[in-house]
Amino acid sequence: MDSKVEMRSLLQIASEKKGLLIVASLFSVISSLLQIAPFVSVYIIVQELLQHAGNPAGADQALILYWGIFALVALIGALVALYIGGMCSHIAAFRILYELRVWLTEHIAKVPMGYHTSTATGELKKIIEVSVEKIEKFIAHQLPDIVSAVMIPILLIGYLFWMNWSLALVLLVPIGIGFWLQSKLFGSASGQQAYREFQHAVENMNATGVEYIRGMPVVKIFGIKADSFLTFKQAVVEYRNISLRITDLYKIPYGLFYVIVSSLFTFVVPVGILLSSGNAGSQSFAITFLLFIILTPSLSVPLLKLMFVGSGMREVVENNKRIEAVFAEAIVMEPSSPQVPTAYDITFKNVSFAYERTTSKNFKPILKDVQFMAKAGEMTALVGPSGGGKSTIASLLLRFWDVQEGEIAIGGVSLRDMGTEMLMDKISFVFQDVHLFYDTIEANIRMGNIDASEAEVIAAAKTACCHEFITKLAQGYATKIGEGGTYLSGGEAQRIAIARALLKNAPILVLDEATAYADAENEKKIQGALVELVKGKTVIMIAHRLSTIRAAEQILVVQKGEIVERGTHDELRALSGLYEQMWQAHISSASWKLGVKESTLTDRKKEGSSHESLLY
Ligand SMILES: Nc1ncnc2c1ncn2[C@@H]1O[C@H](COP(=O)(O)OP(=O)(O)OP(=O)(O)O)[C@@H](O)[C@H]1O
Repeated sequence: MDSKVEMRSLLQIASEKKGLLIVASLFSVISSLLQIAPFVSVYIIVQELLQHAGNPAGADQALILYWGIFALVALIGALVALYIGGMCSHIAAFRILYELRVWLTEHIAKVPMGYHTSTATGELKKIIEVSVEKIEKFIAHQLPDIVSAVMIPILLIGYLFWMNWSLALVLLVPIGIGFWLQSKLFGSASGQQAYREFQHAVENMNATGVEYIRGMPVVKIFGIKADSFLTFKQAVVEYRNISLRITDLYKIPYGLFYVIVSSLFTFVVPVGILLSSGNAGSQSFAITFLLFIILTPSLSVPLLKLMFVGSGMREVVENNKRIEAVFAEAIVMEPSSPQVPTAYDITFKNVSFAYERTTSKNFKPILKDVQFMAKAGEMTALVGPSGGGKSTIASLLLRFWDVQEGEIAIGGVSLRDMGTEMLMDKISFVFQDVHLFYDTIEANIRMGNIDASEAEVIAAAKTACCHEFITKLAQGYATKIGEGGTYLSGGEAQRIAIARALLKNAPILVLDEATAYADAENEKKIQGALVELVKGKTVIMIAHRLSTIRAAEQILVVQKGEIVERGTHDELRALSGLYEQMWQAHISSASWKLGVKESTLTDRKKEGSSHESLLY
């Protein structure tokens, strides 16, 4: 995206509130003009006094009083206009700010859910907060400033040309040099590159700084010296180097611009003196010369503003680029009339998938031609070596990503034709990393079904074996989770998530390592809760502990993105392949626990199962 396109989209945002911004800019110009008006008053008063220099008492008192009052009124008017202009630009800016944040959050809600797992939450938060805030700064302050900084010099120079064109021509020389320096400063490729590098260095320093602070426990435990935390140190050094380079690059053009534009006056004086020798004795030239001396300092102020607008604008362009990048993220296509599945069997038909786009250099297919059917009301388990693609299969069923090849359907209806809302209505999921919101325990469970009664929430909590620990908390179900509230263990959080899923009572259930955090005691409780949860549902279950999925009607062994074996536990064992190897490994790792008799999901589902089910 080149910078012209970036600015166009920025101005497009601003044009949404065109009316208010025009009024703001207009008042900004009026205010600037009124601020100059007292100089005109002074000029006229001085003119009157000079004309009566020999006899000051002969000066027109009424005229002097009139222009004195005019100057006062103009100053008050300038403040009022500044206030009105500022109000208009701020109202426009905050409305745009609001709308931009709403658009952004709406757009973020429509992108594939997988985007949120691969994009740092901090990065998104920064875009929604900081980048949007910079746009506000641009619209509320810089846009009216640009208008007045451009209009005032044009009007003033026009007026001065009208008064004396040859003297006014002198002013164009330093102004021209000033603008040339401006374009050298901010417009050159090396200047822009340096600014980008500076931005990057700031971000890098922030990111590595946060990482350094977050990693402090590791630094302390392993006795790593701060000096050896190289990445952060390098980021700080890089920041220092680029800051020095920018200072070096900008010092001459910046200094010269500042000096030249602030001293327009010094260009006018010698030329004025030179011209006055040709107009010897001309009182009118002397008065005009005086006007130039009075007015030229007023020209410097808006011109200097333009310099800061230039640097501020670069900042806004960079932030706008980030906002645009979020908007450029493709959204999940939703059907115009979502189809409702009437059955809940799940089919994966020739599904191939890669996280990166096929055009990307890092393209790495994760799933290759995956094909299976999970029958309604049955449990299909996904097992296999780490990194094989089990969680990816579950994420695709939840439409965290859209498949690149093949199709996923529920009851014969493709996920794409069902729409996300309908899909979410039909699926519950419990993951290893449970996300609980900064809210009460009750609200967290109720998310499964916001219309549920209190009794239903408690019933779900009881079935999920969390009622007991909740009631032991000082505020029971009203206890807040997280900062300022209570912290739950991994196992407790998982049981809350199960209660939430129970309350939702969706026909399809996805469980990804739902018992991962549980110790022996909790595992038993969670298994008990799961028995209730899975009843009559189509279940896709991922588990590393093979004992938990022994009773599954179908077990799929996933390795390197492919289903390499499929069948029931007994069928797979009989194959003597990968599953059998995994099972043997599982038994030997569990055998040291012999004697710890725990009931598992398997035991509850299959009464009288073989002794191996008791091994775990
Ligand atoms: N968001 C992502 N972006 C890019 N690659 C990813 C992403 N998530 C997973 N992967 C890659 O996809 C592959 C399969 O990962 P997946 O999590 O599906 O495996 P898994 O079988 O569930 O592993 P585990 O048993 O360890 O949880 C891995 O190589 C992983 O690095």
